[in-house]
Amino acid sequence: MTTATLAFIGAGNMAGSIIGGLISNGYDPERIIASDPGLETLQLLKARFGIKIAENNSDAVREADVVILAVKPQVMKPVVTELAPALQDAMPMLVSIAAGITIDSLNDWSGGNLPIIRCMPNTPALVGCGASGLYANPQVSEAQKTLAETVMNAVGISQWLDSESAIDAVTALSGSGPAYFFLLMESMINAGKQLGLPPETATALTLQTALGAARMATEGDVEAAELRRRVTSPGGTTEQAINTFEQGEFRTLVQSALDAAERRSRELAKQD
Ligand SMILES: NC(=O)C1=CN([C@@H]2O[C@H](COP(=O)(O)OP(=O)(O)OC[C@H]3O[C@@H](n4cnc5c(N)ncnc54)[C@H](O)[C@@H]3O)[C@@H](O)[C@H]2O)C=CC1
Ligand SMILES: O=C(O)[C@@H]1CCC=N1
Repeated sequence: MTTATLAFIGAGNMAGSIIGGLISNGYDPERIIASDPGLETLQLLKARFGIKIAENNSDAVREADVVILAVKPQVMKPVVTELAPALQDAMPMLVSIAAGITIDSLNDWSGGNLPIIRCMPNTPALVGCGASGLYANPQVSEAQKTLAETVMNAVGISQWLDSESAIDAVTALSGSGPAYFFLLMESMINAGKQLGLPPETATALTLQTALGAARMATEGDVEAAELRRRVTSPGGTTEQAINTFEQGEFRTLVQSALDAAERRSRELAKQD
C-alpha cells in the first residue's frame, strides 16, 4: 500500500472508522496522524491502532501528503481558516467528508490552489461496508485520486462523480440511505409484533432478513427486481404485500424522500 502520510483533523466516528479500516488493510500506523480537542479519543486511537497524535491541527498537517477534514460542517470554516498558513506551507491534498461544504469554500478558507476532494461517506464505514461518492477539483492528480480511493476503499466502496453537484444526489442516496433501511427495519419489527410475535423474535427475524437480502443483492449477479420476483409466487403471500406497497405509491414516496434530501443538501451548501 502507499506510504503517503495522512493527517486526520477531527478524530470522531467517521475518522475512527476510516483509520480502523486502513490499519486492518495493512496501512503503516506511523504514517497516520490525528488531531482532536478530545484528548481521550485521541489516546484511545493511539493505544488501539498505534497511530501518531498531534497536539494541535497545525502540527498534524505539517508533514502530511493528505489532510482528511473530518470535523462537523458547523466548525469547518474556523478549523480550515486557522489551518490555512500550515496548509499553504505543506500544500497537501485536502479530503473533506463534511456534508454541504463546497470546494469553493474550502478553497477560499485554506488560502487557495490546493488539490481538494469532496467525499460523501456513510456510517456503515464503521463496519467496513461504507459507500462513498468522490469528486475532485482540477488540481488533483491521477496519483492523488488513487490515494483517495485507497483511503476510502479501506472502509467500503467508492465511486467517482463527474460534477460536484452529484454529491447532493449521493448524500440523498447513500449518505442518508442507511437511515431509510433502518426505518424499514423498525417498521417491519413493529408490524411483526402487531402480528403477535414476541419482540425479540420479530427483531431477530427482521434483521437477519435485511442482512440476507442485502447479501443476495450484492454477492450474486441477479438484479434486485428479479430477486423480488423470485420471492413473489403467483397467487401467494408476497404478492399481497407487494401489491399493498404499490397501491400506497411506495416507489413515488421513495423518489419524493430522496428529492427532499437532495434539496436540503443543496440548501446546506448555499449556507457555507
Ligand atoms: N454521520 C453520518 O452519517 C455522516 C457524517 N458525515 C460527515 O462526517 C463528518 C464527521 O462526522 P462524525 O465523525 O459523525 O462526527 P463526530 O462528532 O463523531 O466527529 C467530529 C470530531 O471533530 C472533533 N473536533 C471538533 N472541533 C475540532 C477542532 N477544532 N479541531 C479538530 N477536531 C475537532 C470532535 O471532537 C469530534 O471528535 C461531518 O462533517 C459529517 O457531515 C458524512 C457522511 C455521513
Ligand atoms: O443527515 C445529514 O445531514 C448527514 C449527511 C448524510 C448523513 N448524515
